[in-house]
Formats: sequence, C-alpha cells, structure tokens
Amino acid sequence: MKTRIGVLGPEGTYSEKAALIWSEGMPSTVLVYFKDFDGVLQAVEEGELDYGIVPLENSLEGAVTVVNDLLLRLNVVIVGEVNVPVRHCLVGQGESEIKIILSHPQALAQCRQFIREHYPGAETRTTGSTSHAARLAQEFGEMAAIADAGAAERYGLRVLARDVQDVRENVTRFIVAGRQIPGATGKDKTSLVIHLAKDRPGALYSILQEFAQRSINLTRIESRPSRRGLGDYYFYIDLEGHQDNSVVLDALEKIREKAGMVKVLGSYPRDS
Ligand SMILES: O=C(O)C(=O)Cc1ccccc1
Repeated sequence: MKTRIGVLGPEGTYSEKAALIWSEGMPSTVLVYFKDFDGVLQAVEEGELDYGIVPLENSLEGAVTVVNDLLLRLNVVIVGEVNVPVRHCLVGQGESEIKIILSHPQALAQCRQFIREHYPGAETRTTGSTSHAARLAQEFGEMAAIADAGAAERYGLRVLARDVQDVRENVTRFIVAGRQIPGATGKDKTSLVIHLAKDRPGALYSILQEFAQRSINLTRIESRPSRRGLGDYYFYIDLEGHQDNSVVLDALEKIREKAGMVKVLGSYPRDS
C-alpha cells in the first residue's frame, strides 16, 4: 500500500514542493491533490489520507489563519514540519499586455510592492492556489500568475520576473498533519492551543511562567479570535521539546490546572 499524502493542487503548488521535500526517501508515496486546505485536513481526519501537508505560517505574512483554525477544530495531529524558501515568479505567456495578475491570496500579499511598482494598472484576483493561477494564465494571454518557477515549466509559461516577493528571504513553514503523534527524537517541537479560563491580570503571564521556570523555549506565540466575542482569544504556542519529555509533561500538567482549555496539536521533529 502506498503512503497517501494530500496537498493543495493542481500540480505545481508550494505545498507539493513541501510534500516532496518531507517525503524524500520514503519508499512508496502518492500525492493526492485537493482544491483547498479544508479538503486536505478533512481527508486526513477521515482516514482517506495518511498525511496532509499545509502551510501554517509565513515569514512575511504571518499565520495562514484558516489552517490554524482547522487544526484546533479537527481531529488530526501535527506529525512534522518543513520550512520551504518561497521564491515567487511572475509567470505568463509574455505576448500581450498583462491586465490581470492572479494568485493565491498569500502569494499576492507577499508581492504587493512588486505589483504596485511594476503593474500599477493591473487588477489582482485571487485563486485557490499559485498553480491554479498559472493554469489560468496558460489559457488567457492577458493574465499572469504569481507562482513558483516550477509551475511555469509545468504549464508551459515563461518566467517574466523572478524573486518578486517583497522581501528576498521568504520562508513558509508547512506542517504535516497525521493521526498519531510520533515518538520523541530528541530534537522536537510541541504545538499547543490554550484558552484562558478567565480574563484577569496576569492570566497569560502565569501560563508562560510555567515554561520560563522550566527553561522551555517558546518558538511561536500567536492569538486567534475564539469566535466567542471581541477580546476573547485562543493562544497558539509552539515550544521546544516533546510532550513525552518529563519537563514538558510537568509544565503541561500545571497549565491544565490554570487554563480553561489546552489542546496539544502535536509533537514532532523540528526542522531547523
Ligand atoms: O498556492 C500554493 O502554491 C500553496 O501551496 C499555498 C501557498 C501560497 C503562497 C506561499 C506558500 C504557500
């Protein structure tokens, strides 16, 4: 049986690239393409896929909010991560004037300056993925796409400009979703979501204190609306260490006493 790995499609997305990097050396894999991140993660939950690879955050634009929200809601766990340098290109047929620039919202957001400076008259439109944009640019000459150079090749397009992201160093962190938390490797991360029991002075501080006291290094903290009302948040926290490490276990036990809700999203090998 082949290991089924789900990614955002069609062929040529950055998610596909992340999946190929992560699964390198795995004996028998097959990529399955989905039209959105919900589809990927739901298929993991339902057992239709072994793994799903989705972007969680980007060094320029921050959280991919829909993925963060889905991880909290669905019954899947993070089993891995892979950081992928993202070098966007403007791709198109290169024969007529570009009237519309298409891409995934994350990609358009990462290239705002380039578009404003070089194509001030062009309209921008969002698509389901960067490669979906490239596929459309293959059909319509007045459209160009922001996508990976690999997508240009795949859809027979020309690379009209390279490295069009606003900051050269542009990295997206993808996570691998599965159903079972892998064992500790000694170089792991744990991802949590916390909801504070009650809004009071020092509530978040008292949670963070449990990590600080044990010298547990945090690598990310981000808040997302809980959807219960303004000012009510979930805190997404990543830390160094595996949930099976006694120090982390101990901190989690204390935090569970203090917080209203703690969900461990996963413990997985760190990609550094
Ligand atoms: O559309 C893609 O290629 C994706 O995989 C989503 C995405 C978009 C922009 C940066 C990183 C990932």
